[in-house]
Amino acid sequence: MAQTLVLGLDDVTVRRDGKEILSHVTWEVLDGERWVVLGRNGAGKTTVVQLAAGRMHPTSGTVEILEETLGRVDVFELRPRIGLSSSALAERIPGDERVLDVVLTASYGMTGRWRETYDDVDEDRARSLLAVFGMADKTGRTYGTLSEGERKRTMIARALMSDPELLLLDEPAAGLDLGAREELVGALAELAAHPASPVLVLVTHHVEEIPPHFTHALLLRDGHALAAGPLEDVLTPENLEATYGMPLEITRHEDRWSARATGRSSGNRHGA
Ligand SMILES: Nc1ncnc2c1ncn2[C@@H]1O[C@H](COP(=O)(O)OP(=O)(O)OP(=O)(O)O)[C@@H](O)[C@H]1O
Repeated sequence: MAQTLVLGLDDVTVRRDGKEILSHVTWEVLDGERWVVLGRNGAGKTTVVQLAAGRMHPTSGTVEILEETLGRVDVFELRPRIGLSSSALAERIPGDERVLDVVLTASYGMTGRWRETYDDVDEDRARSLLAVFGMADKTGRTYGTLSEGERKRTMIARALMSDPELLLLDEPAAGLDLGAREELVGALAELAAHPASPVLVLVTHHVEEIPPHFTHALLLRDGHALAAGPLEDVLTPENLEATYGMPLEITRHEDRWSARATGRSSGNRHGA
């Protein structure tokens, strides 16, 4: 049976201040897939996520999300079908908001609890999502008192609250210590393994953060898609060297990846 296209970028270019921050990117994400997006600082990863979230329009080209075409769909109807967790959204959460409310308010696509009423069924869902991410005993705490790792896990529970068909996670492990990172990778692996989970797109800077059960990778460099496809085809030393501008070796141990410089200098890291 043919898989459904969940997200499609067709020859997408985004120009800002006269600069092409994405150049002719074509990328297809199908039902059931779990993608990582890799690329160095400024490569265009967040721009891709913003397009995929229906929060930015391309300068040219076509973006299809959940069988709707950006520009021809009411994005306010589309957005509840897409879960998004990013540092920009996290910064908008008031520090005095209760953790349970941070997740609950997502069903209304807003931050800050203000005079809405919620059904018990919503509250039960918010509590169980927080429990999945190890936050069951912190639902009454305020967001501002959480550690960075706890905030990240709360934000992913929030992104899942509307039962999205597509979940976009922009650098969820940034700033976490080793233990917190491993907890997050474990939680994302469980999510990725579950057949009922939404299609996942995870932006990261580190191949070590690719959770088990992720299936595909998109490599970006200077706004160009260098490679896209199954992890084992895409995560090659040649592709990583082209992406990061330095010679790298990559190893896979069971379901986890790691990369390091080989010591051979290509000299183009800062000159590209
Ligand atoms: N509104 C804008 N106006 C001008 N330039 C922009 C704008 N938004 C993004 N850019 C530039 O586009 C490029 C891509 O940005 P983007 O945030 O998508 O990269 P990224 O791969 O997510 O980077 P990082 O890993 O550092 O978060 C960067 O050079 C950035 O400065």
